[in-house]
This record gives sequence, C-alpha cells and structure tokens, in this order.
Amino acid sequence: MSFMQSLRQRWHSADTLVCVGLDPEPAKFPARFAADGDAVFAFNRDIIDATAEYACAFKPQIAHFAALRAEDALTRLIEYVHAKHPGIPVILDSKRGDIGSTAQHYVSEAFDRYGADAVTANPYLGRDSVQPFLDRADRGVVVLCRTSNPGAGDLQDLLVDGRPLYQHVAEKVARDWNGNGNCSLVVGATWPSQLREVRAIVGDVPFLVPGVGAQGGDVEAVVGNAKTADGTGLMVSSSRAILYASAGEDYAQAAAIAAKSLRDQINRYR
Ligand SMILES: O=c1ccn([C@@H]2O[C@H](COP(=O)(O)O)[C@@H](O)[C@H]2O)c(=O)[nH]1
Repeated sequence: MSFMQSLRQRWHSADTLVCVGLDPEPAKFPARFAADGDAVFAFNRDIIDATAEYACAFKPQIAHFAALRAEDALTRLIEYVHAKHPGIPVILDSKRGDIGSTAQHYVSEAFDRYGADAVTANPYLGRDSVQPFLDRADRGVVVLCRTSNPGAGDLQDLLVDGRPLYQHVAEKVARDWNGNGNCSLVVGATWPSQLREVRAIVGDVPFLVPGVGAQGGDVEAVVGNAKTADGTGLMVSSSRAILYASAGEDYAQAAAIAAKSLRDQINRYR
C-alpha cells in the first residue's frame, strides 16, 4: 500500500489526525533510562506502543537521532512500527534538498536505508532536486511550504509576482509536482490564516502541521482553517508535548493521555 493509501486508511479506521513526533532528548528521559545503553530505542518504542492507537503517523526527526549517533535506533524504530503497528506510516523528517544526483542518495537514505514511508523535502533548489523523491510513487513527499518557526516569513513571505513565495510553492506542488499523487505540504499550526490560504490553493493535498503543543499553535484554528471537506487532510504533529508529558515512571501513560487528548480536541472541530 502506498503512503497516501495508508494515511487515508488510517485517518478513517483509527479516526485520528494526530502525528506523533519522535524527537529523542535523553536529558528529558525518565531516570530509569539513565543506565540503558539502548535508551533511545527503548524510550521511543515505549512511546510508540503507548500512542499508536491515537496516531495516523509517526514522525521521527533525523537530527535528533544523528546527533546522538543513534541512526541504528532510528532504523530499528521504523522497522518496529512496521512490524508491531502495521498500517501506521512513518514520515522521516529530514528536510532534504540538493542537486538531483545527490538528491538520489537522500531518496535512498530515507526509503531504502531507513524504510520510511514518507520524507520531508526542501523545495528551495527547485523541481529537479525534488524529482527523485517524486518518482517514488509509493512513498510520500512532504514539501516545506510555510514552516512553523518565528522566522518562517523572512523568505517564505517574500513577494514574487505580487504573491508570497509560500503560495507559489503550494501552487507548484499541487499543480505540477503531484503527478503521482504522493505530495503533501508542511504548513505550521502557528499560522492560521496561511493555513486557510494554502488550503484554498491546493484542494485536498494533505498537510503535515507541526506547531501545536510546545510551539503553542491553536488546534481549533488549525482544524477550522485547514481540514478538507471530508474532515480529514491533516497530520497534526506534536513531539515534545507528547514525548515528555511526564518525566516520571508514568511517562508512557502520560504520553498516551496527551496523544488521546490531542486527538479528541482535533475531532471536536472536524
Ligand atoms: O515547520 C516545521 C517543520 C518541522 N518541524 C518539526 O516538527 C517537530 C515539532 O516539535 P514540537 O516538540 O511539537 O514543537 C520538530 O521535530 C521540528 O523539527 C517544525 O516544528 N516546524
């Protein structure tokens, strides 16, 4: 099954638009992991098991693993999701982008080395840099459009032909790059009006929406502005607010409660 088919099936079968972000920070792990040489894997595995029921996708962020030299844990975690929670797609958040010949290696990294179902991609280098990702029709390509960070507008809002650059990205992806139907867009929860604008441009193209939870994005505004007509179309992503909901022995239970609470809040406004 392709990424898009898995995602749509998961939205409906599990009735959830929550994407659980996996951003390991060992300093925030509960004390029991201090002496565990495989803590990055073990902590994330527990979070995955606790939150799977509420997840339409998992999103490991590659820098959080690479900085810890924990690429092996990342590989095993993606395998673990596929084996223990089949049907929940994994989005590797690596925001890759380079000339085509190098991009091909980023494609292999995400899909062949790590086995991810989708990957985040930076459109800044243009069509040929994203093409190797687009060609993997069974995998998802999640293109940065209007990111959640405070400085997102520095470049993404620059006017080109009278319209902000992020709107051009949205239009290009929806009209030109999505021939295989495997594209989605990153639009931050912290920008409600931009969510609405991008939705109006791209129709039913799914959004990965980081920025709720620790970054303070408003869930009601996200859902109201960005859901599709059938009440789906979103992967509302939260990492720290779920992962580190408790630093005590109840960390997994607290993560489950946080994920369930986000799912319920989203569903209230769908
Ligand atoms: O625009 C973007 C794109 C990616 N991210 C990533 O999402 C998570 C957010 O973590 P929280 O703890 O829920 O704030 C993180 O991995 C970012 O690298 C983003 O925040 N904004």
